[in-house]
Amino acid sequence: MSNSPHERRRHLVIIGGGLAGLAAAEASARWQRSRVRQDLHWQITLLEARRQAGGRAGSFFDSASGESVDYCQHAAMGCCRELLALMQRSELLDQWIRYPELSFHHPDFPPSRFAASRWLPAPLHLSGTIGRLNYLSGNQKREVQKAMWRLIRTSTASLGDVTALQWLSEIGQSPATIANFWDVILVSALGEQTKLVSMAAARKVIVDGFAMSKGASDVFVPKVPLSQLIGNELADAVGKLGVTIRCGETAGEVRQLSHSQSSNYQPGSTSNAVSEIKLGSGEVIQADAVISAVPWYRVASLLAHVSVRHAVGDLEAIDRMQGSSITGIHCWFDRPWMKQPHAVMVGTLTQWIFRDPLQNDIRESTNEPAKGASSSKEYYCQVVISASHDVRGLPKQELMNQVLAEIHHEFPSSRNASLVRYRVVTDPRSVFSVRPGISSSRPSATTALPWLWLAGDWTDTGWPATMEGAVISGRSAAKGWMDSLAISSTSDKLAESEEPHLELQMRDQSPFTPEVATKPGVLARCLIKK
Ligand SMILES: Cc1cc2nc3c(=O)[nH]c(=O)nc-3n(C[C@H](O)[C@H](O)[C@H](O)COP(=O)(O)OP(=O)(O)OC[C@H]3O[C@@H](n4cnc5c(N)ncnc54)[C@H](O)[C@@H]3O)c2cc1C
Repeated sequence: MSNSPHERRRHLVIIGGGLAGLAAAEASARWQRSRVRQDLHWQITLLEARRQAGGRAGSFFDSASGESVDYCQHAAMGCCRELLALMQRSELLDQWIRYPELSFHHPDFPPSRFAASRWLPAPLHLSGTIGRLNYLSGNQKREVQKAMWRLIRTSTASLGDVTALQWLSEIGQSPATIANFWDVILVSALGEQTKLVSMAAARKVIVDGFAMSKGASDVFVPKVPLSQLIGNELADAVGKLGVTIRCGETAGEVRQLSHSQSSNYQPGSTSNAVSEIKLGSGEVIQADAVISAVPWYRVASLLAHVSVRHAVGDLEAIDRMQGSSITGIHCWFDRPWMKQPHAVMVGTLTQWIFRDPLQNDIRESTNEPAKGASSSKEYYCQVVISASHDVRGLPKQELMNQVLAEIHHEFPSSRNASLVRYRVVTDPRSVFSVRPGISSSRPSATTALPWLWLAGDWTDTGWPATMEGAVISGRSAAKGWMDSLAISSTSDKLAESEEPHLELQMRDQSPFTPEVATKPGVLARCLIKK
């Protein structure tokens, strides 16, 4: 299998430059660089159809301000370990701001602080968080406690066929508790309405997410636009590992070459390539291994060729996966009014408000523009509405008027600020809709072809559509490629030791202790404890 000087370099082609494709490229290149096998020097190419990598985690150019603005605010949580580890390995973790607390705002109550304890071990660190949500009545807090208790003792497998609304109603959660607590958490975390979303996915967020370890519920927000963080800086870091990133290259069909179709064919075992990919430009690329990292609604056309399509389970079922929309309302005001970096809104159309994370020049005591700020300066904030199916039908001005009225009610200081302009951005397929039974349509990274793997947030990662799910999927596909070369066991060890141990390096992260968490009611009781 050694490469003679005259032999063609073997070629891994990754199609799709979102987080899944970038994570696959990073892992493949890093494992290759560990040089367990001296003769392993594949060429790695990443093809991205758009002008910049990043996919859905991207930005648009706002010509009025001359700045890049994210299509929609992206936030991660402390439990997104693979994403944060990728950022750390790429020396980009300092481009995120970590917030250990949130504030919840209900129109009829003063704001409630949501912060896990910094001193108690997981899951006791969540002590008191629910108890401090002052807009929940005593009964509602007890209902939440009961549901938490049940959820911890219920296996994910037994929840796969039921919606969150069905399960919560069956166990006696009142409509008010569902609206005030469960909707708030689940809709923004899963991007789908409680009446549609799978309870198994909800359990993942609540139990694995919030309760997994100290710091798991902390929120991470990028300091810079996603086009800079992912499209430039992460892509550059991946490029420095030796990956060739070709943006503006749309892959057409992937097809298997006929000589490689014999049953005892080993990928990379001959100097002839296994497959070819025709690009939109007409160029044909030969590949010995391919990772598809395109969204679920592109995979059927990418893998439609007769030599390939049989290898990927039910392509039609993948194509039929439904999307769910998220709406970002980008607002520019003439003066700052929001002191806190973000707010979770309860009982309103507005679900989250994020201020420009670097706009820290607001004077504490007044609502005047900060010293030195020019009077023409605009102050940006973004309203996020997840699962925005209903909102999409509203005229934009009507939507903006309602959101502005909610902001004025909750933040009286905002009434002194004028809205200079706004822009509503909705992606109808922001995320796939995590409905009951969807897991049967989510394939693993492995396909029936020994040279083809799948990545993308929609593959079987166990996560809803998130940056974390995308990174996990990319790494699984890269691992499939590595395993196919029969080097996994040794290089895995090296790869692990190369990877920084996020838990040790991140403040206040102690590992989840399953024995404690699974003791009936322990988590539920600490969530409710005042
Ligand atoms: C509005 C919105 C808000 C979100 N908020 C959050 C959040 O707060 N937190 C969070 O964790 N997640 C959030 N997400 C989800 C997150 O963005 C996605 O889960 C993640 O970015 C998906 O990455 P991916 O690589 O799997 O897919 P994508 O990002 O879709 O990347 C796929 C790439 O493949 C490329 N491609 C497609 N076809 C071809 C082809 N034929 N040839 C070459 N390239 C091709 C596409 O151009 C794209 O760049 C949000 C998503 C949206 C849209």
